[in-house]
Amino acid sequence: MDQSKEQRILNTVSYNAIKGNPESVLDCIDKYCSKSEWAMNVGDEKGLILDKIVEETNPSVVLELGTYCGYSAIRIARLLKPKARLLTIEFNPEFASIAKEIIEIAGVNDKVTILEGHSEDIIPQLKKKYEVEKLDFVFLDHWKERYAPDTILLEECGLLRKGSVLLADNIIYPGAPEFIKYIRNNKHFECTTFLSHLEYMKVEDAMEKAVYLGPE
Ligand SMILES: Oc1cc(-c2ccc(F)cc2)cc2cccnc12
Ligand SMILES: [Mg+2]
Repeated sequence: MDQSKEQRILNTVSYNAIKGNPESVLDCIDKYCSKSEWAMNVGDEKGLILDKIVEETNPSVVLELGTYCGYSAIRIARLLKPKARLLTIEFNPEFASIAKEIIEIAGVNDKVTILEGHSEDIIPQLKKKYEVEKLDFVFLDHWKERYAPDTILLEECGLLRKGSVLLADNIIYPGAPEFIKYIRNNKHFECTTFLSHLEYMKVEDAMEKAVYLGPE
């Protein structure tokens, strides 16, 4: 049976990247996806915005929604302080398995836990089953119609604290209109938009940063 695009991305990383070197894995994926096959990694341009916000936040506990091949998990994990950890949720089992291998090649697997399943099922388990108290940083990069309901679910599960940072990819392309409507007119969030481009393309895209101000 033909290999999937994601398997071909793993092959190129496994063959070309320097083991244990996260930057080398990121560069390898960016080169392949800009030259050979487009794929929905956050990419190098929006990746720099992600880097800056992670560094400013310096989070201890990070949740990512949408692992895909692990590109943004590696991007985030490489910046985390020693005891910090990243939990990343992926519902596609093939993506989860490929991401696991790519994250191991990057050498950040000790900081990253991949949780296979649907975000709406796993988020309510984070406190008891995964010993999460509060989330310092959440990267939303899964299906766009889940951004708003999952944000509400995070609030309802008491996983956000004053200052928790949400960062959402693709709010222009493919777009997340319900999320933007929910988050921008919401007195519990302070929002900032970071204009950029769709990964590996000249198409406009943006990321939305929303800082949680507390339940009052
Ligand atoms: O960054 C992303 C990009 C796209 C995307 C798909 C088809 C296009 F023609 C353009 C963009 C989908 C995503 C789905 C989930 C998380 N991120 C995505
Ligand atoms: Mg995306």
